[in-house]
Amino acid sequence: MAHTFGVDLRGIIDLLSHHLYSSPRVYARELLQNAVDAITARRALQPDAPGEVVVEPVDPRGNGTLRISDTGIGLTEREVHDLLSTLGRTSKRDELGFARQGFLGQFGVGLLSAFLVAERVHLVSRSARGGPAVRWTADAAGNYEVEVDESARAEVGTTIELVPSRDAEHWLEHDVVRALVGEYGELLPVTVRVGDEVVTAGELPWLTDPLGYGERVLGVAPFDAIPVEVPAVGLTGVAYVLPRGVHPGARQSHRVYLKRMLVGDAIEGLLPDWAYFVRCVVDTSSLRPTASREALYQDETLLVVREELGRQVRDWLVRLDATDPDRTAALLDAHHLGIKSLARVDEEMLRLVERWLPFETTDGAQSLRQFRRKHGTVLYLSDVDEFRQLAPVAHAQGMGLLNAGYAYDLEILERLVAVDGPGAARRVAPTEVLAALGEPERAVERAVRERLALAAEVLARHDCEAVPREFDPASLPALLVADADGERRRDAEQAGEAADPLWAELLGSLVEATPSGASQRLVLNCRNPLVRRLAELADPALVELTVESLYVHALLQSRRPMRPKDTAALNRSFLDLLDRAVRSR
Ligand SMILES: Nc1ncnc2c1ncn2[C@@H]1O[C@H](COP(=O)(O)OP(=O)(O)OP(=O)(O)O)[C@@H](O)[C@H]1O
Repeated sequence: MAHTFGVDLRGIIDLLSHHLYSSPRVYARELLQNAVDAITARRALQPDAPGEVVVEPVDPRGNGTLRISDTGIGLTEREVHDLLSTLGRTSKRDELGFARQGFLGQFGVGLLSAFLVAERVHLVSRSARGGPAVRWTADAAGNYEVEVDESARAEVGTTIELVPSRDAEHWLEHDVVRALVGEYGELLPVTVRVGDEVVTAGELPWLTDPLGYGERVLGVAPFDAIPVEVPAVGLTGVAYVLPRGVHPGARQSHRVYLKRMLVGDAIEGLLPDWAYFVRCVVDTSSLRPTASREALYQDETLLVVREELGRQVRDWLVRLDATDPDRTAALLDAHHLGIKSLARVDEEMLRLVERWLPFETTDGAQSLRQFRRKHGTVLYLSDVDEFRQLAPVAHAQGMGLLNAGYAYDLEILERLVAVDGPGAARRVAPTEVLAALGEPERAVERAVRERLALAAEVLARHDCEAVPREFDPASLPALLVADADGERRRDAEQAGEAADPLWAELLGSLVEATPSGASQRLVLNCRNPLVRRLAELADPALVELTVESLYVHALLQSRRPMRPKDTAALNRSFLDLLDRAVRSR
């Protein structure tokens, strides 16, 4: 036996009106939209027909209702029964069910949003197609009445009156209504009034004063305004480049108008992720809204539009780079992450980054291009802490190093090598920097090694090998380099392959000289006075204490995290040194 679904009308109205939309405020948009669509439909019949929407918010001296009147096509009695009283029925789709061009509505549910704020809705209409005026009254429970009332309205058009539900009165008050109608309807192509005040702007404001409009909607003066368009979806608008202070993880929020009605000002997905520092304001005729009309449908078309808008922003960047170096540098300063992320896959962006983005180097902040000009190949370290520790030493040795420890740095340098060849950049292993350090005088080296032998237990406890070297700055007593055995060998081999033969040999000897496989290496600086004094110490206990203190100091300098045994060593060596200092007085 066949059955049909039972439908609880009240439940459906509640579901659509309260759960489809995110806020009662959208009632204003849906009613405005119906009024504008009705005017569009009438103009198709009567091109010279007037086009005006008048919104009369609740008047303190009136009967407490809000009225919206339009000069649109109106409804006949039959249409009232057919369209207003059947859920999902709409006049804005063709016979095949496709949304008809030129109309904002398409789902046949928008009118229900009136019940977000109203307990009762009265509609009075006279159709441009003739017939008597008709009155429709509906309540939130799904009851409605239709009556023909010739005297209800003389002119063609429709007036809707909302009787507020309890606790929703404020949604119908003047200031709220003025703000909502202004927000949603400011750009509509018909005149919209709230009381006596016209709220529609006429021209699209971003065409007349793009920067001024940008400042108004963004709350801050934009860095620049890029005109954008995608004719295939009737999209025009502006991409605003934000001045600074946007986080790369911040959600994109674009202001989107659909046939000049605001969809929302926090619409996502209109630009590729890398363009997080750009906000669009666009009007489109054929991107699809979701049923709540508060977001865009994430379909193929939107993907194509996103790519196209991304391309237009990128072209603007390339143009800026060619015409205004100072502004390009300022832009990179403000939004380097997005641009760096693009440079990984786009050669022109790579060149822009190469020319303008300052990197931290042993010669101070420099662009890759400046650095390449001076050093030929960009030698880089991939860890910020490692760079900070080794940079002063490398610099004093005359070696140029670049810090590639931040987001996307490695990929950018790898890309530079892919485009310009292996001579463009090379990752340097810390051992390679150490290999550039000088050998101490034999006598000093022997003396230091003897003391290190006395401290063998301490060094073993910290899984650390110590080697005497000589380097500047002399004020630095020791360097600690993480040096896991396998990694070290791999680094050294790699570096050896790429480095010049002299270095390769030095590297090889350095690796071979430390066969024990300790995971870190303490490089003592024999130019440092404290290390020189260590070489002269006779008391084995003091030697151990000094070596452990040097280890802890180097560990702190390396900014690596302290393990519990490191903290214990720090406490022990500090207290022992203090004790000795106090006792010696
Ligand atoms: N002010 C009006 N003047 C003339 N007809 C109207 C008016 N308001 C509503 N209608 C008629 O009622 C129908 C249903 O309106 P409703 O707002 O529920 O849906 P819609 O506008 O068709 O689609 P959507 O749900 O996408 O808004 C409309 O298709 C239209 O024919």
